[in-house]
Amino acid sequence: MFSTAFLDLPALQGASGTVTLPGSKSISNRVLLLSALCQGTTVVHDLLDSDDTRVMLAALRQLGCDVLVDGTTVTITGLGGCAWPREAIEFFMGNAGTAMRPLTAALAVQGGDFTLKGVPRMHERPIGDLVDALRELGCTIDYLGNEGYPPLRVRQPTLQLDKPIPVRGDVSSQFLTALLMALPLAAQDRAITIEVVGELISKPYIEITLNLLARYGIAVERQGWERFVIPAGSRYQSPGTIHVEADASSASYFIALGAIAAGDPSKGSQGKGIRIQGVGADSIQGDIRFMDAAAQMGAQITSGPNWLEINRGAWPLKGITLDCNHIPDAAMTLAVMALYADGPTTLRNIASWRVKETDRIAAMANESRKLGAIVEEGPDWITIHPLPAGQWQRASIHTYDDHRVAMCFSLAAFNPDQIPVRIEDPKCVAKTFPDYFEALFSVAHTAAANIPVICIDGPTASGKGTLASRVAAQLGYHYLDSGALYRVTAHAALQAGLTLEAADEAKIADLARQLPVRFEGEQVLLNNVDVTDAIRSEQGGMNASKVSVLPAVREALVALQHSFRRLPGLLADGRDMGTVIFPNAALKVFLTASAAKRAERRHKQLISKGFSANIESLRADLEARDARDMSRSASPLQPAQDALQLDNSSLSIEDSVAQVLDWWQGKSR
Ligand SMILES: O=C(O)C1=C[C@@H](OP(=O)(O)O)[C@@H](O)[C@H](O)C1
Ligand SMILES: C=C(OP(=O)(O)O)C(=O)O
Repeated sequence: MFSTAFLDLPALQGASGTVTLPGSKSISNRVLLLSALCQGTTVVHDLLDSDDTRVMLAALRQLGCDVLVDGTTVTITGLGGCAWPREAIEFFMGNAGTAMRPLTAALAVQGGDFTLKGVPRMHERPIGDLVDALRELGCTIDYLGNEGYPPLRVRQPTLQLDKPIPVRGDVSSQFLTALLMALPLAAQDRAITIEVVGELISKPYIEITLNLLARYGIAVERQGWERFVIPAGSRYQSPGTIHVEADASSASYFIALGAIAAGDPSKGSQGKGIRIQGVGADSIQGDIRFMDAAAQMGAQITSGPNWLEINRGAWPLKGITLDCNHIPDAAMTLAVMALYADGPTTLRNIASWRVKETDRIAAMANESRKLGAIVEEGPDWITIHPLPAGQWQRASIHTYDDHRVAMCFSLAAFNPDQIPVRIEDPKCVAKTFPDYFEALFSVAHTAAANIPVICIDGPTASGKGTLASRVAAQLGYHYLDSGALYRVTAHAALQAGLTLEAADEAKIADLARQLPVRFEGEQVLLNNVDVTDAIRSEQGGMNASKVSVLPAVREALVALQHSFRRLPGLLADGRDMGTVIFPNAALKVFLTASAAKRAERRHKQLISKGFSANIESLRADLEARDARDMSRSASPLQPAQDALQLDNSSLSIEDSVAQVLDWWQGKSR
């Protein structure tokens, strides 16, 4: 997950390949609650691991539920038959509607002393219609803040089950879902009827609820969309094992990607289209119908059991007018596809957008306008006009802590003007798809020249590594410690019985060309063996310096270094990053510090790792190494002509990071 303040998406040119999507949020949270409410053990496969499911899991544990998590397989021992908690419990529901609403209903029907809270936005999301219905049923619920909104306090009910329970359905379908999941707990002796007041929105989510209830032994009788009868004698029964489909709403971004992005001709048939694993056209999730809307706009989609394949069809896409009430979440993706269409797109019947993670009509309108689009909006509709080539503007997309705003606008990076797009607070995708951007980068492609590189070159112990890795972390970029490649090469050469002299140059170069090296955080692995300590020693550094003067070895490592230039960008540190390896890098920094200062830092570093060291001899070694590095004929250490010099002798690491980021902002404006 990208936890940076912002993520700059370089201009993207195409996309192809396969993505396996994480589990459905709607199915996951329903299955968790249903498994908790029944007797016996349920093994859930492919559960979504995200903020929304974590708050549900935490709540179930607080209730005393036994939950065993093993990757995406979760084993839950239900509470049915167990003692219901008597102590007061406070639950934190984050911003998960699928946790807040159904859990409120289940807790209110069972009774106890429970407080349910969420993030500030959750306290602005309505729950009054559900509370009214539950009060009608005899539940005791108090508002702890504003009337009609969480936080709530739930106490002991006096259930009155003799008349139908009315619930409004025109603000959120989750209120009806909540009742449908809670009331089987009270329907042992008599049937319970729920009557929907007003037009029910987001109906396909009710179908998910009914479908899953059936899997847990509850056969609800549906009479149109107005009446739902939970039969007498209903009792939750674990299905034993259940499998969660991949999230159809998450699929919408990749369906759109397949429709918008050209393939990669250099990869032949492999370079065509996007394949989505985990969900197919026969999904039980209503948002799968997004594929029809995308097809109407031009996407070519084929599907089989649990997979979808999408190719670009009509181009530009076709503007459409669509009632989106049945696909409220995925419809947001259509708003961004609309920017690539041949005429305006109007999405209708989407009033619920205004009370979700943010006011989504306002958010989609504001952010599309920042890109240059003309957008009109009404209480329950939005019209987006296409944005022709030549009119896209550089924008920093505000994401309103709304995962879907972030995911939707990532698709703007395919704009024909090749303008990068900044996504603020990218970690908001954690609500339903923590690794969204990683998944996007695994299939998106662009010319190497579009992928930004920042080079930090400088002499040994100048602090390049710390500076480069910190800047990389701030920007969410990859990090190449090119010095480590020379250290590993020397290590591998010595292991192979070679000398580090010119006599073995060709053999060392052969080794370097196929170096089985991997970086995992701070660790460096050679042939899957951790060689971090061995190569980081003083001797490791001297050995690296020896192999690095051999031109054939330098040449052999060029392709390997280039391969680190991957989306969304690269921070490369070394001695010839800006001069030889990435001469077209957008920002080059030459980092220096006095020999005395560098010897002092190196001394501290070695002592802290438990190595003994003498500051005077360290300084002499450093100066000898500087001299050798600067005078070697292959890539001598020298600043690139266009490098900015940074002497950090008297700067803190924070100051140096701030300086580089400031230069970078200046370049990317
Ligand atoms: O029941 C569900 O799983 C959901 C119902 C929908 O909400 P509304 O019924 O409020 O539209 C949807 O937007 C939400 O993401 C998930
Ligand atoms: C509306 C959404 O979430 P919630 O389940 O919190 O309502 C959503 O995921 O788009």
